[in-house]
Amino acid sequence: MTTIATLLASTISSVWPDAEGLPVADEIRGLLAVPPDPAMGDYAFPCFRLAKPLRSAPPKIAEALCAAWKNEDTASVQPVNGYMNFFLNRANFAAGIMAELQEKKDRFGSGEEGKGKTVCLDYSSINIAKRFHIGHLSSTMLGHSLKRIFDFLGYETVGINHLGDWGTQFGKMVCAYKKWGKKEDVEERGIDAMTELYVRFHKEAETNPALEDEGRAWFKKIEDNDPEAMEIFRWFKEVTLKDAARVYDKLGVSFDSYAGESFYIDKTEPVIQALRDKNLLTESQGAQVVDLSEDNMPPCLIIKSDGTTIYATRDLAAALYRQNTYHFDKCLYVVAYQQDLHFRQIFRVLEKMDYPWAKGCVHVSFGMISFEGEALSTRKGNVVLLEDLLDQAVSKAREIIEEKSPNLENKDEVARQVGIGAVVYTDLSNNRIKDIDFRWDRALNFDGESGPYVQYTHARCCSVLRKAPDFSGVTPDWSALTDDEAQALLRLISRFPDVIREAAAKYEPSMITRAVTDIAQAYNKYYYEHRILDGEPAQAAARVALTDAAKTVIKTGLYLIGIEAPERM
Ligand SMILES: NC(=[NH2+])NCCC[C@H](N)C(=O)O
Repeated sequence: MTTIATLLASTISSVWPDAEGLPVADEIRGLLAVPPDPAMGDYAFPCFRLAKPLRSAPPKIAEALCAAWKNEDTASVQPVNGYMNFFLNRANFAAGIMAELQEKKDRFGSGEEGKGKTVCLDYSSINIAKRFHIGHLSSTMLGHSLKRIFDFLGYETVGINHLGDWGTQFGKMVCAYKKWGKKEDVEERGIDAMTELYVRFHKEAETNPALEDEGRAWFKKIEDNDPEAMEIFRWFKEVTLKDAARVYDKLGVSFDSYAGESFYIDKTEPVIQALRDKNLLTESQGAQVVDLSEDNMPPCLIIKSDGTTIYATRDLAAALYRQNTYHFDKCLYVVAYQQDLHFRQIFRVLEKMDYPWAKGCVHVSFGMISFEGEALSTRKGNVVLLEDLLDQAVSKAREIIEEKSPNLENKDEVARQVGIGAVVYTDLSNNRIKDIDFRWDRALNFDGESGPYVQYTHARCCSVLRKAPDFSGVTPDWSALTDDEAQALLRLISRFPDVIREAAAKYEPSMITRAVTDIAQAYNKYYYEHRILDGEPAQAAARVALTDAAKTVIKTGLYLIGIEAPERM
């Protein structure tokens, strides 16, 4: 498609060298369509876009372009009703893609366009003393996937877990621990014990209001770096992170930095000073705010009337720190859409501060996950804990594998890959802004659009390749790949590099999920219609090479969305 777009762009400019406002290759690539009826060609270019700049009728333009088209090695062309229809030279098309794949292998689709540019990704960003629940999954996996995608395109990436580790609630928790807590209990039950202390604090505070003051006093001690308070607080943090590490391990996710809110406490002063210097701070009921009424937003609170900073102040400090430390071109905040206003305010304040890099800050927002039709809310008590969900997925996958492949060697390992893959696939299968309803039967359906289905196709390719004889001395006959099924598969593979770039541009890993699913389906169709290993060696070699190509691209695609690809299932 890229080749056709480039050739067409040069054909257009050779026919009308002086015309202005004509589309360039990039736009042409977007305009090229796949006709619903294959008899109309493999691709069609609608000439309507050229009508205005050329002041001519589309059918005439199509005719002129077809007459000027030279590259019959790539495709022959035909003008039909204002469309320029392309009929690929199928064998050449296959040869071209296969050559590229054999050269690039698992780097097929990668690029250098990000060289010298840095992308910071703020994702997962969990809160201390709270359990990892399923709602955190999207942030974690979207961020992890985007990081891999940008890495693949040559960017420098920095993964940041912006921990929620600051706030008066931690004073209350320390206070409750001092009153009622037991060291062994927290050590043993971790976050559950901390949560119970917190709940008890609030219960008792209802009848004993003085408790609130005590909680505040403990927070003040944390702020003042009091050794006892800090030791308990740090320990709570450690326990939480140890818990989270188990989940991150299961998901295969890691971070370059855990600098969270508390890291910025001593870095808010320069931001406040800068806001003051730029005359952006105004007083409102004793608090300091940045007025955003011109932007139709409520004011951004910077300093509360009691003199303390808030979440937003720390986010401003974090943005500055990240720019000064990493010199990012983009800073992505992978956070649920509920924080939409917060980020619009922060980004606007940074713009008002005249930081040119502010426009590189992006809120990558996403919808909610519900579970078997039920919304997840902490209050109703039906929080599905991510770790339980992952463990259940693995044991369910284990059962299915036991039934389907009783003789498989490393069943536990494969069950882990498949179970986790099923959950991750579900999370990254729709546009991120759409809400997700997680259903077991869908996530683990080996025949539907699912992680296991794509993984199974990968394992199928591997199995074909294991059975194939050694074709290393054989020159493949690419004319064996001119049938409709092979061509459909090749076309999807040829689009894969574009899909990765689109996914990066839109911060939308689901486009890659879609692409690997389509490729898996196309391969399976091919597999059922053709006998891959039979017949002439040169032809079999071509079909085996296509299988290898499908395997490679599926594996890369799965990797980019954070899913492993077992070789046997
Ligand atoms: N820089 C940021 N504000 N990142 C997102 C933090 C998310 C926050 N800890 C939460 O769980 O809601």
